[in-house]
Formats: sequence, structure tokens, C-alpha cells
Amino acid sequence: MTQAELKTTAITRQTIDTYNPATEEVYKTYYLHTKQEAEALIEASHQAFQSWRKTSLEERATIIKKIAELLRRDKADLAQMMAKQMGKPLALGEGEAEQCAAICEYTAEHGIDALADEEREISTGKKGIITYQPEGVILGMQPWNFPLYQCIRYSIAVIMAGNTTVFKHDESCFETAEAIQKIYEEAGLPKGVFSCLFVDGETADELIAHQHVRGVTFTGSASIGRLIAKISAEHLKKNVLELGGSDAYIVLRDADIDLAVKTCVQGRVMNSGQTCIAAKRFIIEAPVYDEFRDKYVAAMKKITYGDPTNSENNMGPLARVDLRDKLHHQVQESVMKGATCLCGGEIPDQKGAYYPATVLENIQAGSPAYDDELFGPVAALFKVADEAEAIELANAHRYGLGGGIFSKDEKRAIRIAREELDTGMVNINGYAGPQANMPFGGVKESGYGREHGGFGMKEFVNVKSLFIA
Ligand SMILES: O=CCCCC(=O)O
Repeated sequence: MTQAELKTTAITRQTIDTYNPATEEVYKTYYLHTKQEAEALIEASHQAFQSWRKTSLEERATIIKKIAELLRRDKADLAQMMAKQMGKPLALGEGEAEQCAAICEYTAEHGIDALADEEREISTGKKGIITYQPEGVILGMQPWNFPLYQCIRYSIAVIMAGNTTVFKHDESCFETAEAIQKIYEEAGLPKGVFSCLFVDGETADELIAHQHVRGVTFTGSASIGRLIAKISAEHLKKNVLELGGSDAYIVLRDADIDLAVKTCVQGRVMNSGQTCIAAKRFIIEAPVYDEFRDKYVAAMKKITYGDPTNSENNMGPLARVDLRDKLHHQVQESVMKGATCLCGGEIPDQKGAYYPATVLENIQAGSPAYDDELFGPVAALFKVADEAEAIELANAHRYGLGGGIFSKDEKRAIRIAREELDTGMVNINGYAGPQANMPFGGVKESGYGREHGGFGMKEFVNVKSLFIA
């Protein structure tokens, strides 16, 4: 049932008000499914699976290619929605739609080969065949920071593999969830292959136990991820978790400092800093620390914020006032514990969940800027004696999502990236967002499993061995 249909049913429904973070005014009131309605959607998804799993890889690829076209067609409308739901600047929203279209195209183009049967010689007969068979209904739960991308990266992969999915978006983004379903169905995806669940997080967690849910994929905080892993384990459901990050960018003494400064500013303030793979900690070798810090602070002071529909602003607001307040509290606590605030660090006196680009140094262990994730435009600078100390500090964090290295010696940087950094992704002399043809995911408390890049398609398949005698 769509939001419009839910609004007109006879029963009294639970509703949720969501707010435009730029104005703090109510943006939408959403109507929730009851748990029984959500279970009926899972049943319907299971029914749809019986025919979807029989479609050929070519048929699926054709629909997914069409989805890419429609995402491009609708990118301006989708960007407007995201600006109002969570404050994303319009240009960034359109870029996100383009990125999603690229994921669809890559999946359509490479999925047929990636999921094709493989043959092996076996000692006991003619041959072995490895076949990647879909498993059934996958429950997706995704957050608000990339309202389109987070949903599309998982759902396109599971749909290409022949699964169906029920999707619980963050409550603030139910409108985007519905827009995605509309696009998928206009492209030719049969009803029931992708369905939105308008439920709260607690109900979604309970649905993991449903007999037809075969797997769960979640992006969000480590604390909720831990809970989902626990419930999934109890019911023996496979899960993919993309959790937090506190990515360290190491600036070695032989780095191009101007490039490092420019990239590390961009990597910190993009999406108002609300990105799991944002550059969050900056670990700088002592001989270049002062130069990097002074240039970095000067550049952060130039970052503007304001109405996300005005293209002159570098950043919009944060997604919600309570999230902005939490970030500010983390900054204040870090300062109380010894950090120095070099710029920003004050809540502006205006409506909206705004927060300025902020830089901290002299950060002490035991403070939020050292130990936790800062999900907003706050940079944490650390001075270290040498490469070894930089690697030790980068790896000391409980998260292991991404990271970066700046050095003019590319071979050295690649060695450190490959052999030393305990993360799932590393940027060398740059800051790349997720790429359709590269896997995405982390280690340690950043979770497990991989999205796109050919790997996401194989997260929820039954890798079946056939032994031909
Ligand atoms: O928050 C994690 C997803 C990152 C998406 C992006 O940077 O485009």
C-alpha cells in the first residue's frame, strides 16, 4: 500500500512527522503499516520470488538498464526531495542519482557474467558446476544520509541475483523509498519484487524472524548493527552490515600539501560531513603539521552553509536538529577534555540544523573526537613523529571502513595501503566516493560484507555445487 492508500484506510494508524532541517518545519506526515500488513508484504514478496527467480539474467539486466534511464530522467525531482528530507544540496542530490544510475548500468552489464554458472573438474565424475541461485526475500534497512544510493546499491544487487526485497527506509525518507519503488515498477519490475515497508525500526527488527526473510542488509550505526547481528544470529539469517567509520587520512612529510588540504576539506565537508566514509581524522607527520594545519583551517573557514536549494552554499544543514546537537556536544566534550578548537565549534543563531566547518587539534584519548565517529563537518587533527606512529594511530580505532594516504611516492603509499591499514578501502592522494565497479565495505566495527563492484550481487545467493557423475 502506498502512503496515499494508507492515509485513506479505515483503521486509526500510527503516524510520524518529519521535518525539513533547513526550516525546522514539518515536511511530511507519514502513515505506518501495521506489523500484520508488513508481514503480508513479506508474504507477497515471497510469492513474487517464485516467478522472479525463474527470469533470465538478461531479462533482469534489461529492467535494471531501464531503471538507470529513469533515475537520470528524474534526478532533479529526486534531488529536491532529498534537500527537503535531509538537507542535501541539490547538485549533490543530482550527483547521487547519477551515481545510482551508474551502479545500475554496471550491474546490468557485468551481472550476467558475474552470476553465470562456473565449471570445475572433479575427481569423482565428469564435471562440477557452481551455480549462484537466489535465496528469497531480503530485508533491507537503510539510513537517511544518501537516501537514494543506500537503497539502490543493495536492492539492485539482490534483484539482479534473482532475490526479492522488502525495504525499510529511515522514516525521514519514506518519500524517496516510494519514488524508488515507482521507478522500479515503471521500468518493468513486477509488483512484489521490491516493496516498501513503512514501519519503525523496532518493527523492522521483529520482521527478521519471519520465515520468508532469508537475509538482512543494514547500513547505520554500530549499536543498531550489533542488535541486528544478534537477532539475525538467533534466527540464523545471513546479514550484511555497513556501519560507522572514522577514516584516517595520513599526510606524510613528502606529500603535496596543497592537494592534501584541498582533498581533506572536500572529504570532510561533503554531505555536511554525514558520510560513513568521510575523511574524519587527519594524521600528519610533524615536519609538515604546521603548514597543513594553517592551510587547512584557512580553507575550512571559507566553507559556507545555508539553504541547500541555493547552489552558492557548500553545505546544507545537518539532517536533524538533534543530530546537530549531538555533534556539538561531542565537540564541547572534546574541548573540555583538552582539545583546541581552531575554527567553527559554535551553533549558529538561526533556524535550521546548521553547523559550521570545525577543526580540532590537541585531541586527547578518551574524548569523542578521538574515540568516536563525528558525523558532521568536524575535522580532528593529529601530529605524529613518523610513518609508523601514523599507521599505529590510524589502526587504533575500533572502526575500519576507509582511509587515505598522501605521499608523492605512490609506491610507498600503495604499500602502506595494502599491507598496513586495517580498513576495507584506502584512497591514495585523493578522495573517491563509492564507485560502481569497486567493492564497498569495512572491517572491525565498521561491519562486514561488500556492496557493488560485482561483490554485492553475491552476498545473498546460494552458491550451489552440482557434482555430475
Ligand atoms: O555513508 C556511506 C555511503 C557513502 C556514499 C557516498 O559517499 O556517495
